[in-house]
Amino acid sequence: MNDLILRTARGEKTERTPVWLMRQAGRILPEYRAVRASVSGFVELCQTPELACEVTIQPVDLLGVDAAIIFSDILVIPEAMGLPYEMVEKRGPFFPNTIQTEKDLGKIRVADVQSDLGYVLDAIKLTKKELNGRVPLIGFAGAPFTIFCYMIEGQGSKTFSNAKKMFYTEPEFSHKLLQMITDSTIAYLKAQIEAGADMIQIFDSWAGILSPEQYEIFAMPYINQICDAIDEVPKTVFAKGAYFAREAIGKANCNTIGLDWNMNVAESRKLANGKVLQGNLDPCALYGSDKDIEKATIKMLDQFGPDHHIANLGHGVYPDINPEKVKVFINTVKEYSEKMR
Ligand SMILES: Cc1c2[nH]c(c1CCC(=O)O)Cc1[nH]c(c(CCC(=O)O)c1C)Cc1[nH]c(c(CCC(=O)O)c1C)Cc1[nH]c(c(C)c1CCC(=O)O)C2
Repeated sequence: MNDLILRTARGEKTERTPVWLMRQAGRILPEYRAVRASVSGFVELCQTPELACEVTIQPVDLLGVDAAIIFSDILVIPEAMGLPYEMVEKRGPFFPNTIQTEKDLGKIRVADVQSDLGYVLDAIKLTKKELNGRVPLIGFAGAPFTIFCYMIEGQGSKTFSNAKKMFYTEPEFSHKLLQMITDSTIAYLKAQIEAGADMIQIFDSWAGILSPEQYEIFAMPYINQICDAIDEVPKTVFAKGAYFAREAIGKANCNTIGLDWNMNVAESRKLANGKVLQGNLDPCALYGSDKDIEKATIKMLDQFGPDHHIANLGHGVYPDINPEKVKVFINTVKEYSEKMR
């Protein structure tokens, strides 16, 4: 078994740097689009374990990454709590019902993972069987703050100001909802691990819109609850844009800190408390020539050094990136990081 990423996440020295890409399953591969076109929509694809398994494994076969990430979405948690969503072509997620007041909390529940999210657990079990030890499988969930954003706002937003507003106007209600999301997420991640996930990542995609003070009050305590509740496998916390939270995440009970491309590597090392770092090439670098991608990747690897690093982009790969460019990134990490040792 290629367990490079697990050994690196546990802090061990390895023969080369492991590499995978956030959002590697789906988006960029024509093979994904073919499977996607065979079903009525994104939600159906997520809920069909055989197909979710197939698109999870595609990037392992086609790109040569060192880990698979289960094909699903962070939005399955609000759905399991009682807010169904649709994925609108070219626009993104849309929730017909949202949470606006304390009274609305009566309409949702803490997710019953086995009955409401059994399809993800089945997809994980099937994928583990099909991977047959080739690479580890990453499970994931959204961080409570990012899920809160979608449950209040009901769709994507540049500012998520309706969600953020609640922290100023309804702090008690906000904490109640955040706690319900956290309880659902802990049960969900534990079930993913039981089903076979070898490591987990928490995506706080909208972390960067909060002030440092708000992050401390409304985001970090819930991330800490999740990290403290899970001890079975290595944990990564990726708080996009939250450069101010690196020190707090460095103190959290997790193994790896995800960095976006705005975060300075040397500075992050100082704040990381010895933890492993993941990242952080600008996803736009993959629009460049092969030569330029190689150069940028080598520069990134030199900044991180040979140990305590999981190579990745600084956010998810963009949908219109040519898979051949992704391979240049992956192959450069594999070849150069071996020479660095
Ligand atoms: C914020 C967020 C979401 N989903 C996710 C995040 C956190 C990561 C990040 O910040 O990018 C996480 C996610 N979503 C998806 C995965 C699968 C595994 C992977 O490849 O990493 C993962 C890990 C599949 C998906 N999730 C989605 C698609 C594309 C929809 C389709 O194929 O129809 C895929 C493959 C849709 C989605 N899902 C979401 C949005 C805003 C959208 C629409 C725009 C987009 O494509 O990103 C919510």
